[in-house]
Amino acid sequence: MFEFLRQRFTNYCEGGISENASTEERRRIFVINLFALVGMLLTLIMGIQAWLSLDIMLATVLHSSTLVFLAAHISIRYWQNYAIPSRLVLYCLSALMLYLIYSGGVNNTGTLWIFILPAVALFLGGLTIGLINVVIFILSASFLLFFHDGLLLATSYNEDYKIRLLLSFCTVTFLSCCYEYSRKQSYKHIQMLSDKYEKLSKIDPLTGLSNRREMMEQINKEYNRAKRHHQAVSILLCDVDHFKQINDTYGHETGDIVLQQLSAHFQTLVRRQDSISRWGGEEFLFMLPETEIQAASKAAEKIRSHISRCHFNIPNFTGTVTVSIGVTQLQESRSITESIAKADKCLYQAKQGGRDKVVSE
Ligand SMILES: Nc1nc2c(ncn2[C@@H]2O[C@H](COP(=O)(O)OP(=O)(O)OP(=O)(O)O)[C@@H](O)[C@H]2O)c(=O)[nH]1
Repeated sequence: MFEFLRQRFTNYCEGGISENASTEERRRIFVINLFALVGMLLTLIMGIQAWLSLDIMLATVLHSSTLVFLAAHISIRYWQNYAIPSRLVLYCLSALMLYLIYSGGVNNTGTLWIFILPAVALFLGGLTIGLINVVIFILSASFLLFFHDGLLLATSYNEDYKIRLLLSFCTVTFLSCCYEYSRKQSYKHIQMLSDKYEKLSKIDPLTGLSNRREMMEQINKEYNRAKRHHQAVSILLCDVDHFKQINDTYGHETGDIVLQQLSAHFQTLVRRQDSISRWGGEEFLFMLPETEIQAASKAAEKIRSHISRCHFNIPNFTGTVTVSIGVTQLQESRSITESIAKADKCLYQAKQGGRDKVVSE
């Protein structure tokens, strides 16, 4: 039951968050929504109480705040704008707290509420902006409390109380800053790790090329873009010939170095806009944007002939390496996977035809 309510409440507070929002933005929007809702409810209830005890001024101030909190909440949910609502919530709360200091609130206990301000300000504005807001509040509150011994106040506090109130408020502010600073550092660290692992998840560790999953994403993206601009995209599926022999004769480590050096050669043979991935063991997939099949076949031929003449700089490895390549162009009449299967068929024909060959669809 509790979990159900928590989930419903979280969904409601996240209602105004766009799908593209970053984690930090999501957190901020959630918190602003939450503060606006809580602020709205509290000021509504306290305002009704004030009306009942005929404190017209306090009731008006509290219900005006309810409206401001409501406006902030609506503006996040329906306009997905959180810069203005967060300021609205913060300035409204600061003004309300100053009013409570000025009037004393119910039975002169209104000042107890001011301690929520540092946490809210730092949550909403972050360390720098939040702290600036709190410092401005402290200066304004000190002015109200101490100007001509409280001449500006509608109530009275004794001197000790005023000093202790400000000192304890500064202590809470300091502790809230420490908390916000360590939260921000942890967030940065987690973000850095997440970026690092996201990058690693896209890369083949042996060759440093994109891996199969990343290449599939790139092809999907590029093909959707190309379709909009009526451009061609071709792919080359390239496989090292008799690679098993290299492993068996020179060892697996030498095989690994061959794959690394081949990858480095491939990178010098394509244009900047082309992408290369390690598709599987000794298989590489190239994506050539804005390239018709004829041009793609020429590019494949250039790669094949360059590799067959290549010198591999590996101790105890002598001999050459050849590659076979299947070429195809992506077409609207079939899926990307079907086009890749077509390239694989061409590659198979190249192998059957004696290897060190290019076969186009
Ligand atoms: N060194 C090394 N070898 C790998 C790696 N991945 C796959 N292989 C090897 O690549 C070899 C591929 O062998 P086959 O599929 O028989 O192909 P092939 O010997 O190249 O023969 P054809 O493709 O028919 O020309 C296997 O021995 C795999 O163990 C790798 O990361 N490093």
